[in-house]
Amino acid sequence: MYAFQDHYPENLSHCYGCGSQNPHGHQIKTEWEGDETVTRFRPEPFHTSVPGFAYGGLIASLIDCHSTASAAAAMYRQEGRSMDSLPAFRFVTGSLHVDFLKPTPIDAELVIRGQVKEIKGRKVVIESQVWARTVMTAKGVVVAVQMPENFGT
Ligand SMILES: CCCCCCCC/C=C\CCCCCCCC(=O)SCCNC(=O)CCNC(=O)[C@H](O)C(C)(C)COP(=O)(O)OP(=O)(O)OC[C@H]1O[C@@H](n2cnc3c(N)ncnc32)[C@H](O)[C@@H]1OP(=O)(O)O
Repeated sequence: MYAFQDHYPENLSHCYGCGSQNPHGHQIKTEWEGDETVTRFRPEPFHTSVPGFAYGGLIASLIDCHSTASAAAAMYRQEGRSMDSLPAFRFVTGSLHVDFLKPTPIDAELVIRGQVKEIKGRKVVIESQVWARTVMTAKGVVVAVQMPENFGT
């Protein structure tokens, strides 16, 4: 699988949620399945909240990085360009909203599915759902904004 995150340049691959160069992070991988974006993640025992269940911050960070990657992919797709082409689209999180619907089991693969709800100017809105087996345990909305040139200054 060649994921959206595999197109991030090495100097921007240290993110805790999605950076392939961060050995302590989740290193999530996201791809298209039709018009949806999909990430699969297997929680580890150290992601526990209540014994048997996953920590909410883990769920939120999965939705976060799934969505910023989805935003970039959506922008490229709208322009009919490959994710390797320039200029690059890089997105950061403007807002992250998560609803925790059910406890998320720690011993199941989690599947995060995202839909592109809006693309307007530098902003992309992504809605996502987290599934554990047949249960939707959380859903989220992210407003992703194209990283400004002067980010961090
Ligand atoms: C520190 C990490 C850096 C990573 C750099 C990575 C580069 C990407 C490369 C590879 C990916 C790897 C990394 C993925 C990252 C994973 C996810 C994270 O954890 S990111 C970290 C957390 N987020 C921030 O630290 C953002 C801090 N905030 C800001 O820098 C600004 O506030 C920013 C860029 C979000 C917006 O500021 P404006 O001045 O550029 O843009 P304006 O003009 O205000 O807004 C543009 C549109 O976005 C909406 N918008 C902005 N903020 C919003 C918000 N909070 N809620 C709703 N809408 C918002 C606005 O309403 C506007 O929409 P209308 O055009 O009016 O429709």
